[in-house]
Amino acid sequence: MSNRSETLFAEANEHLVGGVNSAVRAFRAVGGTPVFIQRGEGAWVEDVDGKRYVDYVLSYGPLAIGHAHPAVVAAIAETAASGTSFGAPTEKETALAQLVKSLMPSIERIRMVNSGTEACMSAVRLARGYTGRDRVIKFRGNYHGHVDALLVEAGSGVLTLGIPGSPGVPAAVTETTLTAPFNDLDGVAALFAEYSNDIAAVLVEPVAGNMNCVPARQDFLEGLRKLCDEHGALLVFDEVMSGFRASLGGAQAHYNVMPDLTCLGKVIGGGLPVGALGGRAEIMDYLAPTGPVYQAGTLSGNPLAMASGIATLTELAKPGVHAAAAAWTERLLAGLKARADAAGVPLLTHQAGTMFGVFFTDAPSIERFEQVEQCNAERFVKFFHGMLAEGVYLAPSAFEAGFVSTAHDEAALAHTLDAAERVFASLTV
Ligand SMILES: Cc1ncc(COP(=O)(O)O)c(C=O)c1O
Ligand SMILES: NCC(=O)CCC(=O)O
Repeated sequence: MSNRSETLFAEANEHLVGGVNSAVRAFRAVGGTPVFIQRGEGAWVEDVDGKRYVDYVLSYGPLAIGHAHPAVVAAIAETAASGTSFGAPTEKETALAQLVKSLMPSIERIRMVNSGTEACMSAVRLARGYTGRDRVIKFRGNYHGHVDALLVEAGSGVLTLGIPGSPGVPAAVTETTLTAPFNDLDGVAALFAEYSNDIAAVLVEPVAGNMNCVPARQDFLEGLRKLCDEHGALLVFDEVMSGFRASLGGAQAHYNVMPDLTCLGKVIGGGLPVGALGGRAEIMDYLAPTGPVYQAGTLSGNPLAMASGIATLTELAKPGVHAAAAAWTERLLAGLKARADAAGVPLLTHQAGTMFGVFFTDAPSIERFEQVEQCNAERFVKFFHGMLAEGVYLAPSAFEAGFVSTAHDEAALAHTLDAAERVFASLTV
């Protein structure tokens, strides 16, 4: 453990709530002190004591082409030299929108925002405004940012920290939020049967990445599409995490199931604060100024963020680039599995392109949130700290997905698998 991190964390705690600016960064579920990072390059980060780690957090997903990619750094620097924000349209907003549309088949029109949370918040408002209905369905263990109405049985830090809902969210605000089990179509059908004419939208993470990593079943997403069509509700894919990761065209391209609206974030900004809401023109045009549903933002479409997103997606969309990172992810998981087997540690792995999950379980498959909760939490904590000591940086929670970038190479793979071999062998719980 880094001594400087401990000193800096003690100081941070006097000024920042819990020493962090996002609840998931605290090591509450695993114990110990968060590592303070001073720089990143490619697949690696370096802490304030100069210790290096292969990074599988990648800022919780955005860095699809690795830390400080030269194209991203140059694009940001070049753009900043001409001013950082104007509150007026710039060409880069259209350029990023065109790039996203070329990759994501269901998107005809886009609104840029500043975070995934904003994208999901606006998606709910738009769906309600467009349909004239109030209720939304979300899934247990899915996380859509810290949107009041969606902080119900949520994943990510809400799950890690054991917060059942959140104080400060009035019951009236969540009264119209219905929840169903993930990957269980019958549960959704039952809600439609009960509330048929009042369901505005079904929001789903098509690859759930906030309860570890659990891809939706193909028939589940197809069934949601059908139910939404039958009942006049909008299908909203929250691809904040799966976008440009589950496949280059996101989960929608991978499953070939088209949502009405898509929430984006993370990779679309390449490490700068961006989110976006996109979808069918007829629905999107219901947003102000063309439509009556209000939405705005001082820094939305910010030039630096657009430049970073354009550089990232341009690199990622080059032929074979995403596929190579996905193939690397497959080798990582096969390598981890082989080493766990050799050490007699029951391990299950999931992959969706460049997203992955590892589960300490002897269950043959995991599709539901309840099954994720039953995994060996104690073993995860030992694994996490063992890997951290070995120079492999994973998210400090068994409920977070892992991420790979195009910069993860042979050296990073060898370092990770050698570390895992030693850590698996040392697991006594
Ligand atoms: C699927 C999903 N939706 C929404 C969000 C919220 O995004 P942000 O943290 O950028 O507000 C996240 C991550 O935080 C996410 O993983
Ligand atoms: N699964 C967690 C996230 O995706 C976001 C991280 C954060 O809220 O800081």
